This record gives sequence, structure tokens and C-alpha cells, in this order.
Amino acid sequence: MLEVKGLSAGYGEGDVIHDISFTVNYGENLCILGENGCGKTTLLRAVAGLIPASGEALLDGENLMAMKRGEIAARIAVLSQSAGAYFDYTVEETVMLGRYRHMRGRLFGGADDGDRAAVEEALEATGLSELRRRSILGLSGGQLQRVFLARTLAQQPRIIFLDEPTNHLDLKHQLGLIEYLKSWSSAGERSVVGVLHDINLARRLTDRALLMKEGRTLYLGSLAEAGPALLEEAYGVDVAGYMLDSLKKWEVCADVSKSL
Ligand SMILES: Nc1ncnc2c1ncn2[C@@H]1O[C@H](COP(=O)(O)OP(=O)(O)OP(=O)(O)O)[C@@H](O)[C@H]1O
Repeated sequence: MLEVKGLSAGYGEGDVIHDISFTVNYGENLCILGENGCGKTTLLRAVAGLIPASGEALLDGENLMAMKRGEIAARIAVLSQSAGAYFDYTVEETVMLGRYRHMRGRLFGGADDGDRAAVEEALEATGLSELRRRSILGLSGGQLQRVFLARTLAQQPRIIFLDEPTNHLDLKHQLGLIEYLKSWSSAGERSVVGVLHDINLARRLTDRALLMKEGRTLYLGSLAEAGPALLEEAYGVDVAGYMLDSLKKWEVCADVSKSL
């Protein structure tokens, strides 16, 4: 269970996020939503111990802020926007990097059977087995994002933090990623905490939402019950109206599909 209590953090000149609290039980997911710059990434960074913070972040009752980065990384993996590939590694070598923290603790280093099995499982889950020998420099943006997902899975964390990981992915792969992570969390008593700009995608991942506004909690609860006014306050636009309007524009397709 991840418990965040009264967390505040920033980058040196005052706090950017203020007094944030939420709980995520294993098997449950949470999406973090809000307009650009409201502090979503900062919140993930603070919980993952990447920037200093005040307040509490507990994982299974243990204080994350007192843990070394490596200890946190063994439990929480971060999957963010694909930053691109700069090294001539193969797909398999890149996924193996997800085992780095596990290998580092061993006397003689190097990959063991457990590492190889974890990489194999991750390659299979992401449909990358056949690309394993390819250099990541020659992959498309979407393929590369799947490699990064595989590397995250190979880490075998109990919690994955998603930071808008769906850029570069077409609709099919966006949906595939979210559906996969949903089953990953529910099947293994694990959790996904996700920053997703697409509110529809967020709802596919989970109905539990933390809406942020200017670094503070605007709402914590069911996304379905948040209501149009709250969404408008969070995003500064009429989100529900926009979605209904979009739906109307596609109604013609729905009518056609009904008649088939
Ligand atoms: N490394 C940094 N140093 C200083 N300020 C930063 C840094 N990263 C982010 N900020 C500032 O912190 C605030 C929150 O940024 P953050 O990236 O957490 O927002 P966000 O909600 O994730 O935004 P987006 O939706 O655009 O990704 C912004 O005002 C941003 O300029």
C-alpha cells in the first residue's frame, strides 16, 4: 500500500506542490489529472524520492524518504514520455537495463537466470520478442516506447508510475498499453499511478482520480462522480461539453455501425 500524507515539494525556490495526500492499495490504480504545470510530474518525482519533499510517503508502512534511490527503484518504476534513444543497444540489452538494480546487489554482478526470465517475460508481454536483436536506434517512436515499457516491467516493481507515457503511441497501442497495465496491476496485486493527459484513457485505467490545481488537491475520488464543473475548474475548459460535442460529431459513424 502506498500512503502519501501532507506531501509538499519544489525545486528550491518554494514549494510547487502543497499538502497532497492519497492512498493506493495494491490491485488499485490512481490517475493524476490537471492542466499543464499544476504539479503532476513534481508529485510523482517527490514520491519516487527524486526530489526533496516534506510530509510523508510510505510504502507498506516504510518511509520512502528514508530509503536510498536503489531501494525505492526496486519497488517503484517510472515509465515516462519516451525521451528517444541515444545508444546503440539492442532491444534485449535495453530491457536488461531494468534488471540493473537487482544485479548491482550481487557479489559477482552479471545476469542470472532470474534476470533472463524477467527479461523474457517482459519481451513477450510487450510483443518485442522478435525485435530483440534490433538496435533501438532503428526503432519507431512507438516501438521504442514499448521497449521502455518492457524495461519497466523487467524491473519487477510493485508500483509503476506513469508520466504521460502515451506520446508516440497510436490509438491502438495507447489502448493496449493501458489495458495491459490494468491487468498487470489487478493480476499481481500491484498498482499503477498514472499521469495521463487523455481523460478517457485515464478512465480506462481507473475511476480513482486525484485532480490537481496549482499544486494543490482539487478533488480526490471517483472520476465518474467528479462532475462537469469540477473538471472545468481543473482544466479551465468545459471538458464534458467538449466530449459530448465530439461524440455528436461521430454519431454518424455510430449510426452506420448500428445499421451493419
Ligand atoms: N526541474 C525544475 N526546476 C524548476 N522548476 C520546475 C522544474 N520542473 C518543473 N518545474 C516547475 O514546477 C511546476 C510544476 O511542473 P510539473 O512538471 O510538475 O507540472 P505538470 O502538471 O506535470 O505539467 P505538464 O502537464 O505540463 O507535464 C511548473 O511551474 C514548472 O515550471
